[in-house]
Amino acid sequence: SHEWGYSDHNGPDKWCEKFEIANGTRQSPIDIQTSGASYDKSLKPLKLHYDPSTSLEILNNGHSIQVTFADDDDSSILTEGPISGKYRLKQFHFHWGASDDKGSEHTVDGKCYPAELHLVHWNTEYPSFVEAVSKPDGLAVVGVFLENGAENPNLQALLDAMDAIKFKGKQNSFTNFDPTVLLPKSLDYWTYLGSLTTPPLYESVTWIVCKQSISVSSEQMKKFRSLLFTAEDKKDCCMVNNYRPPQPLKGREVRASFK
Ligand SMILES: COc1ccc(CNS(=O)(=O)c2ccc(S(N)(=O)=O)s2)cc1
Ligand SMILES: [Zn+2]
Repeated sequence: SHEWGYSDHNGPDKWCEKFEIANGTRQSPIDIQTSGASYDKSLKPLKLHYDPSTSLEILNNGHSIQVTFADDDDSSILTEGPISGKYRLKQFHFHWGASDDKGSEHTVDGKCYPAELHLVHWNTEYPSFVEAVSKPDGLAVVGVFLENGAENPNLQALLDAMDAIKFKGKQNSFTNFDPTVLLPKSLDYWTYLGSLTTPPLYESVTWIVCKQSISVSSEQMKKFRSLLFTAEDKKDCCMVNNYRPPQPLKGREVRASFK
């Protein structure tokens, strides 16, 4: 079938042809206009408890590089913050650009970052991820911006694993990884109701975007850009610009957990 992607013929401007919700009322990402975000003193601090023994595999799924987690118990969970109940970590992945001046999905007052990390959690009120993924309160995704700067040693394990999963469909064991090392020092955040930023674009995500970024060096970004969208038996196509641009806010409120 005519698979979605990020090229001219199958990219974000074409997704509405197969996924009507692309023009919905709570689509993601958005440009976070800091002046329009209201401080909400009732927002709690984020509570993230991750158990490294739940990390399983690293995968090139043809859209991004993704690390998947065992989610059959509450070992790695997100609680508090803007959500009620417990959300289990399912996977994390990244979006990035062909150059350091673009690549993030969310933007802040129009500023793009070279990359953005998404930690995807599902609401344990539902029996499974697949049940939760399409419910209005089904997912909570924590977004972390990667900013140009010093080499980030906490990314090294991921970068080293990339050589072996260059092609779409490749995966390898990736155990004992603690995603806590990818979080910024401050967990101040903006939150709003949105969607998956890739098809099927379900409007099921409570977005939690960290104000503080983590660093990534230009050298490290080159490693992300050495991945391929394409499988081993196909013509190489560099995995870059795998980001959806900001979508209309359509009257939504963006709240800040900080003053
Ligand atoms: C029906 O089964 C399904 C349905 C949908 C998926 C998509 N995968 S997913 O839900 O983890 C995400 C897609 C995009 C994400 S982003 N960039 O907003 O964090 S998260 C998997 C299985
Ligand atoms: Zn994402």
